[in-house]
Amino acid sequence: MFSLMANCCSWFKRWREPVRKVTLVMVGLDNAGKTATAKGIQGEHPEDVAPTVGFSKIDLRQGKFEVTIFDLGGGKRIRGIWKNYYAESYGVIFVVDSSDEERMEETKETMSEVLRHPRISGKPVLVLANKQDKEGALGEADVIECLSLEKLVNEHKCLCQIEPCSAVLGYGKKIDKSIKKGLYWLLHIIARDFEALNERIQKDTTEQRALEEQEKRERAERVRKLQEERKQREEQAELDGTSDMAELDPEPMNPFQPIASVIIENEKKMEKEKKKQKMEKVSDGCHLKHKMEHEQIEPESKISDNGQKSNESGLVENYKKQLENEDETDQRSSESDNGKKKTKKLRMKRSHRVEPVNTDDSAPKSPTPPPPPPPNFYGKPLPPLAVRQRPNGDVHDVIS
Ligand SMILES: Nc1nc2c(ncn2[C@@H]2O[C@H](COP(=O)(O)OP(=O)(O)OP(=O)(O)O)[C@@H](O)[C@H]2O)c(=O)[nH]1
Ligand SMILES: [Mg+2]
Repeated sequence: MFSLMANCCSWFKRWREPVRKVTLVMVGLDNAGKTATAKGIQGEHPEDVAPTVGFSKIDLRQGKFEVTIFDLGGGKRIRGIWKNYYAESYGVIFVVDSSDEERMEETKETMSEVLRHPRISGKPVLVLANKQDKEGALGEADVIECLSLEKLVNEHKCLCQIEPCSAVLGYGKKIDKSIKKGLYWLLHIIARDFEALNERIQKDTTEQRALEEQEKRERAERVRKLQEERKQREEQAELDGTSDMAELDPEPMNPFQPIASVIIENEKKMEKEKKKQKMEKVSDGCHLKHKMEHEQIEPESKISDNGQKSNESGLVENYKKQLENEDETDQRSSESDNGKKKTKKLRMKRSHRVEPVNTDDSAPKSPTPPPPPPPNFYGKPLPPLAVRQRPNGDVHDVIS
């Protein structure tokens, strides 16, 4: 009867207790299983978790506690942000990968750094020796030994509990009982020392906020100063710029003189090159002349070989080439004599080719090539000549 009364009293006392907001920080090396554990506590499946960049936050209701857990990224580069969450934390959850013996020293150093921080020392610490489901995972005693846990917590006056667990075994109501037990223990300790802890946290957070504000102001001041300095430099540069111009005024052409001399030099060079090119042209012309003479012989022999076989298109092509050669020779006005010789020779070539229509000798003089003779005339006598001679003969007759 007495115990029933006592139970009722304690229940009534708890019921009357105000809702307490508690913040916890969850730390540990990367890949230890922090996010998996947090997810399991929250009632989510702990598999398929990605490394945390920064932090993730979970909120849960546990009895009279409204708990916020900051799951912080454990990567080496992210660990620097941990301290920003210490002031508002009532306790610490430190997750250890018990299967990773190689990183136990790193884990020990990291834990030591956390516990000796002035905003953590003296606060309760729950150590979760995670991944117990893995083969070869260190047991509770081994983890305590590897981390020198007793020494560490005694040094920093932290109440501590270690729970060997596995975050992937279950979640929500089926979460590993060790995790649940550990969380209850932590909240119980916090509840027991709540007033003292709360006072410290209020003080630490106020201080931290003041410090943050001061840092913010200092940053703003630094930025303002930098902007002012830059503005002054710009103004000074403007002033310097005008004074420089004033100094340059007496000899304004100075900076351009070298360019002008370069231009003059360039012009001289160009003139020299032009002269050189002219000389080369003369020598080229001589070469060309010789070349043409050689070329002249070659087509002749070709034509003589293929004379009977050449078709209409072949004749037109050759004629075009000849005209091109003529154009080239015309362009070289300095070699008028040579040009004459060439045209003469070219005409000879044409006369060879168009032998059947020899009467049309004036045609090559025209700028456009004459229509090629119809293929029917090849190898045939030229009866139209006889017909043309008749009128002439008639005229002679009349005169005579
Ligand atoms: N076998 C086994 N694997 C686990 C356990 N807990 C977590 N893991 C796996 O370990 C890997 C890392 O888990 P996380 O929860 O992301 O680790 P973390 O500590 O949050 O890592 P960071 O976010 O990088 O700091 C994941 O592949 C998890 O599935 C466990 O108890 N047992
Ligand atoms: Mg994580």
